[in-house]
Amino acid sequence: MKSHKLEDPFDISSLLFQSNEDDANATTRSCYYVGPVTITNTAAVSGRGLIATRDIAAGECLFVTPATVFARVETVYPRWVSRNSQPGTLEEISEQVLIEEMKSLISNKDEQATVGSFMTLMGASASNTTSLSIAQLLGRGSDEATTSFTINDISDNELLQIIRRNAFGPDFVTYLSIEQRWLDHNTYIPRRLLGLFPFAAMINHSCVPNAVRVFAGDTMIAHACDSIKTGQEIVWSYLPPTQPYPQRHATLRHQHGFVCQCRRCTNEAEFWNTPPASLSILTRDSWVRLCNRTLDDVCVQEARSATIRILEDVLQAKDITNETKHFIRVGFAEIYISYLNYALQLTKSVEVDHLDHLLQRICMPLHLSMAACNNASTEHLSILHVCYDLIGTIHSATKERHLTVNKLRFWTAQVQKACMVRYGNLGNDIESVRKAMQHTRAVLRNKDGFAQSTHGFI
Ligand SMILES: C[S@@+](CC[C@H](N)C(=O)[O-])C[C@H]1O[C@@H](n2cnc3c(N)ncnc32)[C@H](O)[C@@H]1O
Repeated sequence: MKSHKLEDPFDISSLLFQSNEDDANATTRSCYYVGPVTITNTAAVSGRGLIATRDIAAGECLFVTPATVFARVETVYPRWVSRNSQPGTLEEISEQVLIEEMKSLISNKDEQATVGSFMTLMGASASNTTSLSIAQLLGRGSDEATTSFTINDISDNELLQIIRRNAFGPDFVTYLSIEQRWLDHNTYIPRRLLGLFPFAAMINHSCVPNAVRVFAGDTMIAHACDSIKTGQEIVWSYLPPTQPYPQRHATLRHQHGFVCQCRRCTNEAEFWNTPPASLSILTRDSWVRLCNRTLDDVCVQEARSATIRILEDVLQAKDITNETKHFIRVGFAEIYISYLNYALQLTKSVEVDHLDHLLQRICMPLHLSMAACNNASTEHLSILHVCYDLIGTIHSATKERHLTVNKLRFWTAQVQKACMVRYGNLGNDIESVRKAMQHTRAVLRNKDGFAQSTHGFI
């Protein structure tokens, strides 16, 4: 398929909001754009990386890239249904399908640019000096990559290593939750399961990212979520930022093979070396239970409330910088989100004053921490959705609307700001923000989240 270079990366609305899946995928798979970024071989601790070629403002588009190869839902689903004859989890079946797709491209003489991009990903390490061309990494998007590549005798296991280190799985949902929905005979169809984006695979990890990605079908769109200086490295998070330091540390070490030394981890390490005794109740099991967004249990909700109170007390008492407080609080965000979602479901029986208290005392610090640490991330948007619904409920329920209108304006502006960063210029006009909110509400929605969202203010 001939690729199509996007001249105006700002108009991504047609990529994001097309309703017909087939049309959307057909259009987006061939689009690409490379903004003010280039690849460096010299990132100090992490091998090759992407750097800014000029100063970049938050919200600028960094690149748009189609997946070079991906596991189609239509291919994976029937295999998952008949998995009794060929056992495997959804993740393993998706990996197997991707391996087959890669092998098919490798054997195709017309796919030399794609083969070149696989070769580049094979030797991903700090010492690797493979010379890189962006065109080559864009695979099908390349007009220049005419060199002939051969990969002889590459084993399935080597292809699997490329996938595990570089591929992008589903976003907003986990393989497990997709399987659960399919087991419940839910007709849910994820827009994507697993794909390789060799150009995006050059980006290293940080728990304080300066870039975010969104997907339009199998096309990835990346924006700066913070201002980035010329020569500074572009980094994003490989895992949900809303996990506490010990969990992030373990996942990065065991699943990605490195010890994270980003600013956030360095700052948090001291706190977590000797965590306050009052927080030590957080065993892994109780943690998972407190974060579970579908648990509508009064006792669990009280335990969440107590955890948040203890954490806020600890943060007030400890002699730590504001930045470190933001970092630590974001690590507890899953509990905050579950707590707020549950409170939102109870809005009919809960006093407006209490909701206002939640907005001031819980939502505001959490939002400020997310903005400082993982601005415009999925989780940040999730929190803003909840805040927006809370202020919507308060504004609708009060007789003195003149007193709440400024708060409504404030939270509307926060949603718009986050959308501008995540979706670029698209967030500039309110109609697109409305559409983006519909889009994110649909993808961020969980079984019980946002159940009360009946307000039409934005
Ligand atoms: C998707 S690749 C990123 C590009 C990679 N640096 C390369 O040269 O191909 C992921 C790998 O980069 C390295 N990496 C990424 N972020 C890192 C970090 N913060 N610290 C150390 N190594 C990192 C790890 O080896 C990881 O498995």
